[in-house]
Amino acid sequence: MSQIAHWAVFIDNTSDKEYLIDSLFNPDMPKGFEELKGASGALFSKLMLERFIDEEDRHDTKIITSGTVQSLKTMSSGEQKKALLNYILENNPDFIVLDNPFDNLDIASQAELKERLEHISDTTSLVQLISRKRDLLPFIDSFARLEKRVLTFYDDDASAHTFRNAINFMGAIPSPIKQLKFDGDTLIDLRGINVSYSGKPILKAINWKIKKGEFWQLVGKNGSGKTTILSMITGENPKGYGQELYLFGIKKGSGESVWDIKKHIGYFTPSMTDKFTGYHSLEHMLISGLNDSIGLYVRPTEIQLKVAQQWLMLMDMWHMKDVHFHDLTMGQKRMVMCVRAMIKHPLLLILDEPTAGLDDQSAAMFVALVNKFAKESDTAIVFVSHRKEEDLEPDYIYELNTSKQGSIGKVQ
Ligand SMILES: Nc1ncnc2c1ncn2[C@@H]1O[C@H](COP(=O)(O)OP(=O)(O)OP(=O)(O)O)[C@@H](O)[C@H]1O
Repeated sequence: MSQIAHWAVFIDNTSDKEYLIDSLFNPDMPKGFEELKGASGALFSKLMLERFIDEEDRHDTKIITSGTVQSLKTMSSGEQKKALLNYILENNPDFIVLDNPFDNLDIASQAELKERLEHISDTTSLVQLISRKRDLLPFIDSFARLEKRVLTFYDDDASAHTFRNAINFMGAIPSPIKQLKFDGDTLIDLRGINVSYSGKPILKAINWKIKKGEFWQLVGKNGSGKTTILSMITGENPKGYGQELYLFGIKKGSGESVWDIKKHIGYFTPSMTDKFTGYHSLEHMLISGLNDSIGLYVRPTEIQLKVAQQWLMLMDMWHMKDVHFHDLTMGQKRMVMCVRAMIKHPLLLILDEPTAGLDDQSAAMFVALVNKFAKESDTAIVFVSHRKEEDLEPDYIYELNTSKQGSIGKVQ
């Protein structure tokens, strides 16, 4: 109906997305986007949100949440995205670059955002940077693919999207250097846990036992309290004090240190990767997972080098062992950081929205790796995800269902 132009640019593991974003905000505009020359643009992305969160934190001001009491940092992903879109629209841009807008959103919020974008598309040009094909906005009719820094335009979405398939891991998961000791069977035990913030109930009487070697998926709508539960499990949330919360056999608040808990846990969330800027080789990044530090400050032992080699061979990355982590593609960085979290075979591995921002190919590879790890190790896994990762094979699903009294948990 409208004459407004819209684009989808398929991004994969190799794409230099930051370069494209920069050029879309440069007066020269990349080839194919000449219609946007001289137009005012805005960026809707996770990175923008992180910048606003930092700004708000540093200056103790509110920029995009000025109409609310709550700070941006403490909002759920869905709430943050809504706040950012409202802020962008107040400034009436001619075009909006949407960097994987549906990541981290639950199904209802995705549908709501899709509808809003459809409405906005009548008056504003949209450039969707897209990693997962099913996210494609239906009104878009120009398609491109970004490989490294090269943009190629195609007649249809199917040609612009690549999926190479073939996920080949060579051999079994390497054994741990030393098996972490834990005598009991139940790693995490939440008994009737309640959490509320400023009088607003978030979690209601949560009962959840995670036992050795179990593979869990944690699901729930935006704002249902998934991050809050994770902060209970990692011992970081002070609201755990005085409650029946048992972490690796120790009741929260009985003199344990955060370190006592953390040493049992491997943790991965994409923002860890995206913020990391050190110059370390791929091999050293992996080995640092054995020392619980980022980067490597002590000389690795022979056995550590051997285990890193086995993992790199499994992932077909051995030939890249000396490459700087910094120079890897985003998908490769994620894989490396995930393996880094696994390498010591923690008692519990927490993966918080690990596939957000990954293209279909990388996400499939990531899911296959996690399934393999679940099968071949004694580590318990909690995989938090909104998306249906069709190929994920959890033993159980823990679902949070919101209610006025706070979210109630259910094992599916
Ligand atoms: N420190 C805090 N102060 C006030 N409210 C908070 C705080 N932390 C979380 N909340 C609120 O608690 C609710 C649950 O947030 P949480 O981040 O745990 O949800 P979530 O399920 O992880 O959401 P998402 O999937 O969007 O990341 C949200 O409404 C959030 O705004």
